[in-house]
This record gives sequence, C-alpha cells and structure tokens, in this order.
Amino acid sequence: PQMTAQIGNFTFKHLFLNASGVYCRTKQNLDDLLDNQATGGIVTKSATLRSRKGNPNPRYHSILNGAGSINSMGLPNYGLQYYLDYLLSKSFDKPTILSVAGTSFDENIELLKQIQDSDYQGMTELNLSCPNVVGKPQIAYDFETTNKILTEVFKFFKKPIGVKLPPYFDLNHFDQIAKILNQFPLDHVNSINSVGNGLWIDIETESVVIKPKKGFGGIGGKMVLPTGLANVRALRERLKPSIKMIGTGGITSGKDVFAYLLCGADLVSVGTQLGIESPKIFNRLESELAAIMVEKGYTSVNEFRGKLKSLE
Ligand SMILES: C=Cc1c(C(=O)O)[nH]c(=O)[nH]c1=O
Repeated sequence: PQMTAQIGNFTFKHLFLNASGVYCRTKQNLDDLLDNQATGGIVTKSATLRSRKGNPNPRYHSILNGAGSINSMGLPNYGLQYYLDYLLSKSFDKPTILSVAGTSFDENIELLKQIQDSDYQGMTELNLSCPNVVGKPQIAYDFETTNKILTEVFKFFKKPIGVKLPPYFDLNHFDQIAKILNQFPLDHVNSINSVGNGLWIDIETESVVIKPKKGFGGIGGKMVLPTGLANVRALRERLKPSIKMIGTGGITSGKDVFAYLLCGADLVSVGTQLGIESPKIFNRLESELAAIMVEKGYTSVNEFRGKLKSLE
C-alpha cells in the first residue's frame, strides 16, 4: 500500500520521523536514523546559537515500564553550526528538518537569519514549545509573542519552515493559535511537544525522579496519545490546507499511526518509544500500518487521511 506524504516540495517515501530531541543530538544519531530503510526523514535536536550542556542529570526517566517518560533535558545541543555543518556535509536522499529553539526572541530571529543566509535548502522547524528552559515560558502559550515572532520571521525567512507546538487543552486556545498560524505561509505544524511540567514520584525513596526544576518535566509516551490525537484533529480542522501536519505524541503501534492519519496527520514522529526501540521501530510501525490498511482494503493513506468520523 502507498504510505507516503508531501510537504511543500519535499516527498516523504515513508511516514516516520524521529521526534526532535530523541535520537538526534549527534551526527552519529542522525546517520543511524538515515540508514534505516523505513525512516521518512530526520529531525535534528533543537539547536541554539551556541552549544549547551543542558540541565543536570538525572534529567530523563522512564515511567511505568515505558508507558511514559518525563524529561527536563534543558535544551542540550551542539549549537546551530554543528547541525548546519552536518546538513551541508553531504546530499540526503530523505528530507531533513533542522529544528531550532532560541531561549529569547532575539535568539530565535538570529537562528533563523543564519539559516536563511546559509546554503541549507532543507526544511526548518521553529520549536515554540520547549518546557524545560528554567525561567522561560513555552512561547506558544503566549499568543501575542507567537504572533510577534512569526511576523518578524516572515519579513526575512523565505525557506520552508514549520512550527513545533505544545499541547493545548482548551478549545478556545485551538481557535486562537490557528487564527494566528493561518496568517503565515507555514509549510507545516508539528503537534504535540511533551506535555509540560508533569511530576513523577518514587514511592520507595519518597522523592522526585529527575533533578532539574524540583522534578518537573515534560511528559511523553503512550500516556499522552489522547492529547496528541486531539491536538492534531483540532488543528487540522482549523488550519488552512496548505499547512501540513506532523502528528507526534505517544505513538507505539501501527494502530496509533492509523489514528493520527485519521485525525489528518500527513506524517508522524516518534519520541519516547523510539528511544526505547531505536530506529528499527519505524519498520515495525510501517508493517503494522500496512497490515491494517490491507485488512481494511485501503491502497493509499490518502483514502482515509483526515476522515475520522464523529458520532452524529
Ligand atoms: C527543546 C527543548 C525541549 C526539551 C528539552 O531539551 O528539555 N524537552 C522536551 O520535551 N521538549 C523540548 O522542546
């Protein structure tokens, strides 16, 4: 069955990406992703202008035998130039997405100016949803600032760009963010980022399990699947068709991928479970999705993408 997608001028021959931040901080990670046959494209760890060590360890913890994860990495990355060097070091047979996350308005603008002025011709993703930079709010929960940043960006940025959003939980917030995003020539929206500022407790030690932020961190994995599905569905219904959707959050099986496609996702990205299973998870997800499609008599994802039924 045909399981491909198109974002702007980029054709994805497979539907699976890594979620930014997972399995993508080093050039080796990115090569490992590329080498996997079922990988549709690669996404870099969100880059800042200069390399960052990130928050102190322990800053990641698996929850309930892998049913979830909590992280407060603190944006550790090797800096924009490292990822630009990698992306300009060779030609790629799959689309690449360079993720950036400035810790200030000015840094976001400077990051994108450097990408605009570089020879990089791939896709860019502006991460507006990092929950773990101590003292910094998640930008995309501030609608006015989001509007201001995107207005400034599109004055000079002419290359393909999308945004990574945090989960929203209020229908009015879906209306508000969609109204803002629809004003801009965005190639894609990637939803969701981790569910910010969860807390996990070890009953034995009567303690939190990660060091930064007194144990508060972004939640990922299977337990955020209902939130991810809702955000993709709500945004798909509200965003103009030219803005494509990458569905992220809690994917562990072909059924989850099928559900995201029903909600309107063009592509999907996998975080927590990729960290557990490594890139070979994409082969498993692809064969599970293919089996579901065959069983249902679908020959292409286009036959059911976005066609989730309501009960009315
Ligand atoms: C870019 C920082 C992020 C981080 C982080 O580096 O702490 N963790 C997340 O779950 N999402 C992010 O967007």
